[in-house]
Amino acid sequence: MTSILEVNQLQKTYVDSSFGLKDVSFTIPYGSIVGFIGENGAGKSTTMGSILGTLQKDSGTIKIFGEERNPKDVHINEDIGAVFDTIKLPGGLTVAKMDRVFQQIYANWSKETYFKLIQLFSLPKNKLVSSFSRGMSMKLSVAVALSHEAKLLILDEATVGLDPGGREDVLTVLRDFVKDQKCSILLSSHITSDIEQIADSLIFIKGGEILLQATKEEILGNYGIVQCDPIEYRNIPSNIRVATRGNDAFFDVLVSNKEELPSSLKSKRFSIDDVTLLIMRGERV
Ligand SMILES: Nc1ncnc2c1ncn2[C@@H]1O[C@H](COP(=O)(O)OP(=O)(O)OP(=O)(O)O)[C@@H](O)[C@H]1O
Repeated sequence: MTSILEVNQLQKTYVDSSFGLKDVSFTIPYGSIVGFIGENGAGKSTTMGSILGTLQKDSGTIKIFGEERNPKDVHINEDIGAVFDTIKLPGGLTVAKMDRVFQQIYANWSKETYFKLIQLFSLPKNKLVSSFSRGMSMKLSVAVALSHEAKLLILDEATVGLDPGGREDVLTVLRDFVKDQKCSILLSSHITSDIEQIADSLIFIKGGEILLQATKEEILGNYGIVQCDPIEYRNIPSNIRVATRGNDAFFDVLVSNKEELPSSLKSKRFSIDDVTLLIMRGERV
């Protein structure tokens, strides 16, 4: 088994909304951190909710650890850690009391891991969780998700509201989590610098449709972004054009193999942010 998660032709619609996931398919190998990138309303949370079983899919298959996800199988939730922007923590409890509650919920709850993370994240043990700031609550959610020996983490905007130090602590912990190649993370974030820092591969989603899944190494090593006029544009082989943005006079073009560009065109230096903008705001060609 090479993939910890396999999503195949997932479709999900809502009553009273024209939005729908359109045959969403992707895989997450063991030991990897996958960045899930898309603009507001692209379908990231809908995809993640369908994987977690908090949303009911219309069709398609979701295999976790090689087995099709059965919403009635609550044991699988032991193996999945989730952090959502809107997650509800028990506000009337303290960090210390939460430890006792989660011991009852999770068979593999590790008190030691939990308090190690609480200390690392500098969270107070005896203050009510309802008094926590947004960033503190996010750190607490990450600590809980990492303390029940989950193998797959689904993190939706988990670094939102964290100060630079907190963000660095969380990213370090996440990197450690996948180190032994037995666990993986699906991470959505609008902070592309976080994704650029820790993700091994990237999935781009737009309007409920996956536009690209590629490793970061492949994108930064083989892909290219060129600026060209319409005549130069026509000389770029169509099979390497991924996305194009521009006006009648000039285009920015993302290509999947810069080696196949005509010799007159050279790729500029680019970041994952540049690629994201071109894919999200450009046309597929
Ligand atoms: N419960 C719901 N009922 C109807 N429409 C919904 C519901 N939840 C989400 N949607 C719609 O589905 C689309 C995708 O939403 P989703 O939350 O998956 O996007 P997202 O990529 O996570 O966005 P963001 O980055 O803003 O969190 C949006 O158009 C949203 O309005």
